[in-house]
Order: sequence, then structure tokens, then C-alpha cells
Amino acid sequence: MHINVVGSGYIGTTIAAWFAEIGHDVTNVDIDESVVAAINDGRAPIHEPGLDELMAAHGGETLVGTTDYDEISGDVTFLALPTPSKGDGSIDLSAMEAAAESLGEAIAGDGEHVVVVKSTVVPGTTRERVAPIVAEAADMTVGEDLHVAMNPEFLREGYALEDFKNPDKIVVGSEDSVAFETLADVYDPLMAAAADETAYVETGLREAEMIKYANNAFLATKISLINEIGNICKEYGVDAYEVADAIALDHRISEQFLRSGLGWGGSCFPKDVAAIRAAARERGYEPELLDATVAVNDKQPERLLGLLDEHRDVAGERVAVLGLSFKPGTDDIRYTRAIPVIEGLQSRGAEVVAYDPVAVENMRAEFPDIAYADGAAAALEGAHAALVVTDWDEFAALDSEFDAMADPVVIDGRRVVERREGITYDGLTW
Ligand SMILES: NC(=O)C1=CN([C@@H]2O[C@H](COP(=O)(O)OP(=O)(O)OC[C@H]3O[C@@H](n4cnc5c(N)ncnc54)[C@H](O)[C@@H]3O)[C@@H](O)[C@H]2O)C=CC1
Ligand SMILES: O=C(O)[C@H]1O[C@H](OP(=O)(O)OP(=O)(O)OC[C@H]2O[C@@H](n3ccc(=O)[nH]c3=O)[C@H](O)[C@@H]2O)[C@H](O)[C@@H](O)[C@@H]1O
Repeated sequence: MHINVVGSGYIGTTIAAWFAEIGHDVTNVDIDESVVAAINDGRAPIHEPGLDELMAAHGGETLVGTTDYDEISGDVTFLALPTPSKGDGSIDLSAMEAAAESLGEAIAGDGEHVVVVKSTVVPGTTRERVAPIVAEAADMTVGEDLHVAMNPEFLREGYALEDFKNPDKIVVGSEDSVAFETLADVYDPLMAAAADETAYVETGLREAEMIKYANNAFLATKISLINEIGNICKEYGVDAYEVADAIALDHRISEQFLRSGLGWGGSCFPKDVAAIRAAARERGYEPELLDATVAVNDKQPERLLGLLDEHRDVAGERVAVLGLSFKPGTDDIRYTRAIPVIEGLQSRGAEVVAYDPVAVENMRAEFPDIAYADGAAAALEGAHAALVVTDWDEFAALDSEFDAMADPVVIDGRRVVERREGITYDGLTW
């Protein structure tokens, strides 16, 4: 089967590479020439475990990158374009709309086509915003020769290939039998190889769009809830992690996403929770619980800095920040909790020295004026305090490195460091 994927960022590259791996021929369109060159050279344009090997095997062969929409062939195209937040939290559809128009022009006169929205979009977008643009540019009719579907993606950064090839569920929304049949063919090899528990859900267009937001809103709220429980535990001197471990034994709760601490960041939870809150308000519904989900999350970095204040006045003092990425396993710093933490330290007049195993260069672009160390030990040396922001495994192994601190005050936002003799330790939610 021939599949086109428009957009070759995080999602587009991952799905294109895996479609090639399961035997499809893939054309991957992107406006960025360096991305296209990487694909055709067999190199991964993004950092993700396992992707280099897939690109080396298929890039430039059954997976071809191009900037030219006219190279689209076959009869199914996935749109994997960015849908970033606007100032009011609603999503910016400009990349999606530009791609829809280019796609429409490219497939005009080619016969029937199935267009699949892979990006995260609010209910109604596929039918009311994307489909009409493709239809007009292609001079086609939705439901006759133009078939439309929405297929949200649930993979996590750092586990993208693993999650895509072995998902809990594949969700396909449409109102069109041709689209359902085509998507079933696309996913047939993946379903055949996936775990028995993988569910294949066929639903409506707007339901599919909403399922993605509901999924992320639920997970973000779960973390904010365990953070609120953790904050209350802290007031009582109760170990929040023992509490979480025990409630996780109730299978209705589960142990996933119960790690309390500095809260959630990344390219999706903040953007998606903002988008669904804005969409709700647009329809006159006040999303009070989701507002609280965000409010709790926003306060966790302030609480971490408040704990530091209880132990030290850091004006003019060197403070180490351990971890900059929004979670371990990635160099992605979008909406990382490290940003408000560093800003808070700067406003207190501290001299910040930051370390992360992979995200230093990205952070340097954001904060060019702070110091960066090339290891945790170097960051800790001579520091009057250390704040742990990201739960990288290597921070759990730190021990004698704390002895080189001027004052070994460690405030842990992720419960990674072990309490030990010789350091003053405080944790955010325990
Ligand atoms: N990153 C993630 O882990 C997940 C992302 N998503 C959703 O998937 C969508 C895509 O996200 P990412 O892949 O992270 O975005 P990204 O920003 O990594 O990549 C988007 C790509 O689209 C290209 N592009 C922009 N305009 C274009 C155009 N007119 N024609 C062709 N290419 C164009 C860009 O050059 C870029 O390579 C978003 O809606 C996101 O919310 C969903 C699940 C997980
Ligand atoms: O829509 C998306 O793009 C994706 O968003 C998240 O994936 P991701 O942002 O890659 O990362 P997660 O592993 O979910 O972590 C998100 C944030 O929550 C935090 N977190 C996670 C789990 C936990 O128990 N506690 C906690 O604070 C992490 O530190 C991180 O900052 C979802 O897990 C994916 O299912 C979804 O496809």
C-alpha cells in the first residue's frame, strides 16, 4: 500500500518510519529541506530511540522525503502538522490549513483520496476546517470522492516507536465507510503484530478528536491530583510515595502517572489542556476542574522555591539546577518545569549553574546568561543549594558529589536523590 505523510516532525517521522517498516511505501512531505535531506540520507531528523535504525533501513528507499506535494501518490494521506497554542489557549491551525490547501491542489484530478488528520485538533476541526479546504482546492466532494478520517496519536516522547507499534488502542473516527476500510488496511499489519490487548476503535470524527483531549486531560489531571494529595501529605509529614504505592494497588486507580513532584510539562499536556479549556469556554462551559488541574501544576515550581527559601536565602549564592528537560529520556525543554524554577532563582538573585545530560544546548538558547556545567558533580561543586527538576536516573546515583557543595542543601522536585547523612534534604511532596 502507498501512504503519504505530510509533516515530518515528531509524529510524522515516527509514523512514516513505522509504516515503511511494516511494508508500506511511504512519501513524507515536509517544508523543511534539512528534514527531507535527512530522511533521504537514511538519518532520523528527530532524536528518538530506535528511529535511526529504521531510517537507515528505509530512508531514501521505501520511505522517500520530499518538499514537493506533487510527489504525493496513491490514495491516502496523513496530516501530521503542528497545532500549537495561541495566546488564548486555542489552537493555531495555520500549518494545518496551508498543508490542506497544498494537498488539495496536488491531488486534484487524481481520483478518490482519503485524508486522515493525525494532529491533535478540537472537535469539529476535521469536518469544518480541514475537509472543506482540501475539497475546494482539489475540486472534490466530501463523502463522494474525498473521504475524511481523524486518527489521534497517543505515543509518548522517548517511547515513540514502542508506543506506536504496540499501542493500547488505535482510534479511527469517520463518517465514511471508504475511510474506515482504508484505515483498516493501513493498520492491518500493525494490528496483526501488536499485542492481543490492542483495541481498534471505530467512532465518529468529533468523538475521535475529543478522545485525544480527554486522554491527555485525564492524565494531566491525574498528576495534578496526586500532586495535591502529595502537598497535603507534606503538611502532615506523611510519605506521599507510600500513599501512592498503596492506592495504586486498586486496579481502578493503577500505578501509572502517580509520581508526585514538580508536575507536568512538555509539548502536549500544557497545549492540549489549554485548547480543550478554551474550546469549552467558547461553547459557554466553564471547565472548573481543568482550570484547577492547571492551577495546581503552575504552583508546584513556586512550592519548590518556597522550600528553598525556608532553608536558605540564595541571593548572590551559587545554586545548582539538576535536570532541564521536561522529563527524562529527551532533550525537549518545551514547558519544562525548569523554566519557572530558573526564573524564580534569578528573581532571588542566585547564580544559577545548570546541568542536564542532553538538554543543555536547548536551554542555553532560552537562558544564555546562566552557567552550564558538563556534569552533575561540576554543577554541585561549591553550590549552596541544589534543586532537582528532572528525574534522570543518574541523579539517583549521586552520593559523594554532594560533599563538594558549599552547603549541602538539596531540594528534590522528583524524589530521585536519597536522603543521607551530611545533606539537608527536603522533598516537594513528602
Ligand atoms: N510530539 C508528540 O509526542 C505528539 C504530538 N501529537 C500531535 O501531533 C501533531 C504534530 O506534532 P509534532 O510532530 O510534535 O510536530 P513538530 O513540530 O515536531 O513537526 C511538524 C512538522 O511539520 C512541518 N510542517 C509545517 N508546516 C508544513 C506544511 N505546510 N507542509 C508540510 N510540512 C509542514 C514542520 O516543518 C515540522 O517538521 C500536533 O498536533 C501534536 O499535538 C500527538 C501525540 C504525541
Ligand atoms: O499528546 C501527546 O503528545 C502525548 O503526551 C504525553 O506524552 P509526553 O508529553 O511525551 O510525556 P509523559 O510521559 O506523558 O510526561 C508528561 C509530563 O508529566 C510528568 N509526569 C508524568 C508521570 C507522572 O507520574 N508524574 C509526572 O509528573 C512528566 O515529568 C512530564 O513532565 C502522553 O503521555 C501521550 O500519551 C501523548 O500522546
